[in-house]
Amino acid sequence: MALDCGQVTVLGAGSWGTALACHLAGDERTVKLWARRTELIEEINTCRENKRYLPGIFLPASIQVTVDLEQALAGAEVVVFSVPSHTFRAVLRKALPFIPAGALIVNTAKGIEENSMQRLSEVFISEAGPARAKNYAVLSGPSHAEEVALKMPTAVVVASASQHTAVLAQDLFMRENLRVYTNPDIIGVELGGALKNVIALGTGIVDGLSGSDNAKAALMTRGLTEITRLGMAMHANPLTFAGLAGLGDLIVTCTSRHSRNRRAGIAIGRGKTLQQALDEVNMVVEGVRTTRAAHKLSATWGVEMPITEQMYQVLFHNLPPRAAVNNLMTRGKTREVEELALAKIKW
Ligand SMILES: NC(=O)C1=CN([C@@H]2O[C@H](COP(=O)(O)OP(=O)(O)OC[C@H]3O[C@@H](n4cnc5c(N)ncnc54)[C@H](OP(=O)(O)O)[C@@H]3O)[C@@H](O)[C@H]2O)C=CC1
Ligand SMILES: O=C(CO)COP(=O)(O)O
Repeated sequence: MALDCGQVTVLGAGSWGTALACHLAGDERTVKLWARRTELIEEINTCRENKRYLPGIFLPASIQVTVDLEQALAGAEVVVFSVPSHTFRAVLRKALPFIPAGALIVNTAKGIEENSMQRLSEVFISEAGPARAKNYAVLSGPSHAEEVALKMPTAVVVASASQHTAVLAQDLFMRENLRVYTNPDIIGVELGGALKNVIALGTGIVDGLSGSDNAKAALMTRGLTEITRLGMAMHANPLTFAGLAGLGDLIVTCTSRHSRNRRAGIAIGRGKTLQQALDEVNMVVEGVRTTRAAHKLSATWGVEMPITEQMYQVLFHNLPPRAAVNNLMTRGKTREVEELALAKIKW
């Protein structure tokens, strides 16, 4: 059942912001979509289509588009952030003076701030203050904009420090085509959504190099292991990584033709430089910055993340992808689940 609320404002008119604005439109509510470029506003007003980011999808007239942040946020009961994670702090800072007190905030970006290594809920608290944390939720999970816009069946998860807020966000987004679960583990949900992009770049590289299904399955499985290991060190619930924000999103990002991270990886695997790969994809590839942040987090928390380490070397130190594969394959032997040793589970 959709939440009965008068106005939703979506900040960010890329693929995801546009798809979510379409998803939330109707139900006799106003949806305002904020974009930073006037040309995009003009295009949407003329054609009711966002040709660059979500071609072929009709934007209903009930979606009002604007470049004016104050106007976009006036009267908002819900504010959905759909800007790339590295721009979240700056956009939030500009938006905060205009966000009505008590508005529900739902962040849909997937990333970790590079310099501060903060998760986006931490960025939010550092800018908005701890009192507003109870109104903040993160929405994550396997959900490509192209499919949500076509109303294909999709399941996602919302996490919040407040159960009430999580349930409000669940009610807001829940539809026949979008099933929404709640999870109290905001740390795990944020880390899962961000870190899967590092692994998707890796499986894309394998696709570009050889297309080996065995290698991709190994990367996905061992990738999830190191994500979980970091998550546990950072006080996430390990079960979250077996859920939609962990395994679910990892599967979609590592296998889908829609995945920008995977597509960038394929280009690198075929011999393109990082910059050439990013230019080719021409949309946000969150995994690149997240690889740097994850590399720092693994050092900070003293957690071994061999795939992240190799991805870091490939992306930022010109390690040839084949050498990275070789480095991973020839590491010292180890047991599959190191944590079992900690739990004193013996043969
Ligand atoms: N696409 C998807 O299927 C999904 C995406 N996400 C997440 O949603 C977030 C947004 O991704 P997505 O919509 O795909 O990205 P896109 O690449 O499709 O679009 C990026 C959007 O962000 C805008 N933008 C870029 N820089 C800034 C800035 N400094 N200030 C304000 N706006 C800016 C761009 O505007 P301009 O055109 O002017 O550059 C564009 O509208 C990401 O964190 C992504 O991981 C989550 C789930 C699904
Ligand atoms: O997170 C996403 C889908 O859940 C979008 O990122 P990708 O486009 O890299 O898959």
